[in-house]
Amino acid sequence: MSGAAVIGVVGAGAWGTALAQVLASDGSPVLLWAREPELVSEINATRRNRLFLPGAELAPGIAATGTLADLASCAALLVVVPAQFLARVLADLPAGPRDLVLCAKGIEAGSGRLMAEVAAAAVPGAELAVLSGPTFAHEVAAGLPTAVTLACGGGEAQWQRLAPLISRKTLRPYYSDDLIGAEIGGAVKNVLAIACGVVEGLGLGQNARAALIARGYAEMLRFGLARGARAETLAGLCGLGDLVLTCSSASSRNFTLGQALGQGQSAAEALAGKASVAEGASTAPVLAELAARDGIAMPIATAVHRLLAGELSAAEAAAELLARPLRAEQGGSP
Ligand SMILES: NC(=O)C1=CN([C@@H]2O[C@H](COP(=O)(O)OP(=O)(O)OC[C@H]3O[C@@H](n4cnc5c(N)ncnc54)[C@H](OP(=O)(O)O)[C@@H]3O)[C@@H](O)[C@H]2O)C=CC1
Ligand SMILES: O=C(CO)COP(=O)(O)O
Repeated sequence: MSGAAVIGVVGAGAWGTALAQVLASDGSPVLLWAREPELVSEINATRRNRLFLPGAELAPGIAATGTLADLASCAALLVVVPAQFLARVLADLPAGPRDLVLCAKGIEAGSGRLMAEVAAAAVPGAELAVLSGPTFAHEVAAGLPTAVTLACGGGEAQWQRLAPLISRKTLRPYYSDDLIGAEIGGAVKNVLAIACGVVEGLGLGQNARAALIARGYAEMLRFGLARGARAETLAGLCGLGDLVLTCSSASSRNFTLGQALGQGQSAAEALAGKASVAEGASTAPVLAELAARDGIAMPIATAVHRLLAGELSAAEAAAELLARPLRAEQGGSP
């Protein structure tokens, strides 16, 4: 590796490794933190991450470390650990003023916090940004063109710092200052992708899937607007863009989880032995709880939660959604 890394990536799952790969694609040094010492050794010795990103030969500029303190001199950290582990990992970050770019897509179980709320509490004083959009890790790592929303809590000044650090020939960020919208798009679409997988697993057809995407988007919009997100953010890459991607591809772990549920497996069976994360499974219960608490109609997300909890079968969930009272598409009467 040449030079000290300005960019650090926290979390060496599929997405953290793919981000490190694209950021190192122009020769930039990137420091990648992995929790498991074996993975640190594997990346440094073989230029591979066989468990999480098989098939990619990692760029020479990537150096792995198992020590969070090594990231102290990085001006920007992309934080890519799954949502439920974020608070714990951030608590061990070395102190120092820097940009934290949050890349996980989920809501913290128990607290109901979005990732920026978790980070603001764990690392007071950090400038927070959210990177989210339609981004299958293996495609990004392979250098296929990808566009993301980069929502900057620090506004345009932060964007001016981060855009040159993060954009590459094949990775194109678009500016937003709507952190909440960027977070809610990514978190909610994972739950809806499970629902679309169920439709696939049950063999309900493509009309049903398109209906689910459109009605799911209405749920995302209702939830987002109630929490202060802007509608145009949710119509963009981090909302509708990612919803369409993950609801129509078996490359999505959330979609394939739903497919297995639709084919009759229980959540425990479908998730057993998986090293990779399907964030929608952890987000569905807390999302359903928040929606119920705040009186936001989210029948699809709630059905996913009840299906995961074993309260109803996939066929019963589909039947319940179809039997809901007829109503106006956009709210209001009838
Ligand atoms: N994969 C993708 O295409 C994309 C993923 N994302 C999001 O990125 C986030 C990370 O997903 P992804 O990279 O795919 O993860 P993976 O499914 O590839 O890997 C799981 C990750 O979780 C880590 N992990 C497991 N247990 C713990 C723990 N107790 N503490 C800290 N880390 C732990 C694993 O590390 P260890 O080996 O140490 O257990 C590993 O890095 C998710 O929020 C996901 O929604 C966003 C865009 C695209
Ligand atoms: O977020 C993703 C693509 O944008 C990845 O989706 P899955 O986590 O469902 O694989």
